[in-house]
Amino acid sequence: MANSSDIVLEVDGLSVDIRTAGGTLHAVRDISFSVKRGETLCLVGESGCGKSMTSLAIMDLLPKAATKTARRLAFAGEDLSRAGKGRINALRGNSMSMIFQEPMTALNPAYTIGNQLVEAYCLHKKASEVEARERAVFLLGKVGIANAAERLGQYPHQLSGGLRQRVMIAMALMCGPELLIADEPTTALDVTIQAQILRLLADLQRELGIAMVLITHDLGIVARIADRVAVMYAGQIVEEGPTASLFNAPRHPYTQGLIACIPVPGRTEPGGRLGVIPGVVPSLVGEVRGCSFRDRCTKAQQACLDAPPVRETADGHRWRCILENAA
Ligand SMILES: Nc1ncnc2c1ncn2[C@@H]1O[C@H](COP(=O)(O)OP(=O)(O)OP(=O)(O)O)[C@@H](O)[C@H]1O
Repeated sequence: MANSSDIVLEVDGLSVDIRTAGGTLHAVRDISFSVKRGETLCLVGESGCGKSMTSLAIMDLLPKAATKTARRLAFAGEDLSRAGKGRINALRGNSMSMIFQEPMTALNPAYTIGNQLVEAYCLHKKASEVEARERAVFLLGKVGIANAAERLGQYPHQLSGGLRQRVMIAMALMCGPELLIADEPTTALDVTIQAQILRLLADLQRELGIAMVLITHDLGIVARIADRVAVMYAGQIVEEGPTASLFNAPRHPYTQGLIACIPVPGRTEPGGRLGVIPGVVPSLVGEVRGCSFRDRCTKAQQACLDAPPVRETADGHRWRCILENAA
C-alpha cells in the first residue's frame, strides 16, 4: 500500500463550470483521482470531455469564464484550494509544471532558448545565471539535444517542431518538479517523432520519480507508459484503473467502445487512436441526469435514467455503471 506521503496530487470532487451565452456549461463534473510519486496517470477521452479543463484547473490556469470547485485539491499534502495566488505562482513552473500541446504558445519567439530556460530557474531557485545555464545545458543533453551549449543562443523559430518540444520538456524539468502535467504534448508533431518524444518523457519521468498526468489520444502510448488510466466522458471519469486491468478487462461500455478497435493489448502500435462510437455527447449546459453515456450505450436500460453507482474491484479498478461487468 502506498504511504499517504507518496501522493503528490490529490483531486477530490473537482468540478469546472464555464459561463457561456447559452448558460452554464459543466465541463468537469465531480471528478476524483490521485497520482503518486513516480506514477503516470493517463487521462483519455473524446475531444471536449474535459481533459484540458481538468489540467488547467489543477494548475490554476483556467480561462476567465471558468470557475472551479473541489472538496480537496492538494499538491504534496498542501490544499491548493486554500492557497493564495502568490503561493500558486511560487509552485507553478517550479514544483508543478506543465507541457502544452503547441510549444510555440509557451515559448516566447523574442527570446533565446537559453534566456527562457534560465529565467524561471533563477527566479524560483534564486540561482545565479551561471548555475542556471549549466543546468540548462545538462537538461538539453538529457532530452537528446546535441550541441546544447550552442542551442542556448538560438531562437525558437530556428528549431524544428520536435526540437522545440524537447526544449519544452527541458524547461518543464528545469526546477525539478514533483508533478508534471502534459496535455497532448505531441499532437503538433509527426507520428514517428510523437512516439520518440512520449517515450523520452516517460523515461525521464520514471528516472526522476516525478508524478505525471499525461493527456493523450494515443492508446498505444497509454498501454505502454501509463501506470493507471482514467477515462473521461462528458466531464466525468467513467472508469479508472491499473493499465493492464483497464485494457484487459474494461468494464464501462464507453471504455469498451474506445478500445474495441485496438488490436491485441500489449501489441498495440503507437498511433492507435480512440475508437469511434456512434452518437453524440449530451449537452453539458444545465443539469445532466442519470448516466451521461446512456443515449450511445447498446446496453442502456430504464435504470440508466438514474445516476449509476460507482463499482470497484479489489485492485482499485472503478467504473460508473449499473452493470457489474458490461462485457
Ligand atoms: N473558453 C471556453 N468557453 C466555453 N466553453 C469552453 C471553453 N473552453 C472549453 N469549453 C468547453 O468545455 C468542455 C471541455 O473542454 P476541454 O478543452 O477540457 O476538452 P478536452 O477533453 O481537453 O478536448 P480536446 O481533446 O479537444 O482538447 C467542452 O465542451 C468545450 O467545448
